[in-house]
Amino acid sequence: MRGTQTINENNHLVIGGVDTTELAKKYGTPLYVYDVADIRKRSLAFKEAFRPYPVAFKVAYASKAFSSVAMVQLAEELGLALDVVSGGELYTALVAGYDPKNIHFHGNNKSEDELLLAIDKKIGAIIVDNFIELQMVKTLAEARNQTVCIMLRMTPGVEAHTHEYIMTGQEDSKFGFDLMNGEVKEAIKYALNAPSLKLTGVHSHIGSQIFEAEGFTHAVKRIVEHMAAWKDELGFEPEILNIGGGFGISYTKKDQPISISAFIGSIVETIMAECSANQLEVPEIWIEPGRSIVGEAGTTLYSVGTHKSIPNIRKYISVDGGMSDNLRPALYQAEYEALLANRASDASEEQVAIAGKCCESGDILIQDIALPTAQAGDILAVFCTGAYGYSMANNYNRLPRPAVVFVEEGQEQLVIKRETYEDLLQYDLAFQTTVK
Ligand SMILES: Cc1ncc(COP(=O)(O)O)c(C=O)c1O
Ligand SMILES: N[C@@H](CCCC[NH3+])C(=O)O
Repeated sequence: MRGTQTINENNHLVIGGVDTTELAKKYGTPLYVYDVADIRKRSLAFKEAFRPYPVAFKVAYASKAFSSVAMVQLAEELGLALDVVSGGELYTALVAGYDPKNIHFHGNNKSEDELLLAIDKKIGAIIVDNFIELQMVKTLAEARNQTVCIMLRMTPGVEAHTHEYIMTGQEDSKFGFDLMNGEVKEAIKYALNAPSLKLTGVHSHIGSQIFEAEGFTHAVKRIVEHMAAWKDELGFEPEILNIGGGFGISYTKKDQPISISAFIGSIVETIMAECSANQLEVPEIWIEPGRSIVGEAGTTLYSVGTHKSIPNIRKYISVDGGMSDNLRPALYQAEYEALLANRASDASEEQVAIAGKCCESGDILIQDIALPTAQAGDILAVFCTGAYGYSMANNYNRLPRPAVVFVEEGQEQLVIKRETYEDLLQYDLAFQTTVK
């Protein structure tokens, strides 16, 4: 059991003090349920992990993991800064009333419109990814007679040990200025010569779902070495060193990430030691966790429908969602754990595969899981779907996106409504034939 999950006297899974079978009845399935207390606990854990050290720090929630008005408002209540990666995420944050000063904007191909929105709203920092963007931000800032705070995204040439699709720190990456070949130094020179740009720091994000601190500390060592050279050669010392997100979580028992405090402890101690060895001031340290804030807090409830047994091969149990609400198994062969929420402590009786309802053989949510014999109408709870679940949900096969409910201390609140068939058609226009 994760977070506040328990099993009640009716043998039902309870999250945040709320019976999940009642949630399924009231809001329908599939349904994403977020355990708000777990989000609070993890956000606090990141901040507490910095406290033993004499360093300034900022914990930003990477809203790509799960962006919604309510989630952004919760992040603000928790004192988290906010990382956005598109005009849409920025707009969500602004509509949520989030303080623009604490927003920073990522992305390898920001459009002029997106940059203008960020500049007009005077957000905290634009994390500039490449020379074309650097020039664009300079031109836009000059045209508005504004000074814009920027940071530079670097690829430090470090390979994080994770799925290749979610590695970002290696040399062969679409993101950022290359640290090792001198591109970062060129970008710093450019920014220092542009009065409309205030270069506050540098940024590196080596990848996602990482279990060990080693990749981070390796990157930090390389970056601080370069910081010493920038100080000597350019007189530039970053005020901020942002080392990104990527802290892994436990989707299944096989995933054993080190603790939040162990991650932060290793990173901060390495930054302090390397800065001291290079006679540098320790910069303000920023991190950007997404998955590790919301991932384990999310559970998806599905209704069981049909099943198919293939003797000596496999039994498929089909549910009423799939790759439309959780793309991760199809995209990264991601693995999940689950139980029947209406028979939560019943013993397992068979090995089955959990299939989604999309018209794809690859739409398998779980390849192999032991469950009690599931019947149509049972509620399947798939755990750890809080990050990159709703945010990567789609309308494949014209399936409406599910609703999202927050639960805490016995209370529930609907924070995203379920899409309707009418919603699916809201942008459709009728065909006008040209045949007379
Ligand atoms: C720049 C940046 N920061 C933060 C994150 C958040 O990563 P995670 O959800 O793994 O913590 C990502 C996504 O990988 C990212 O690209
Ligand atoms: N969406 C991915 C991770 C990418 C993170 C964003 N850079 C996942 O579900 O694991």
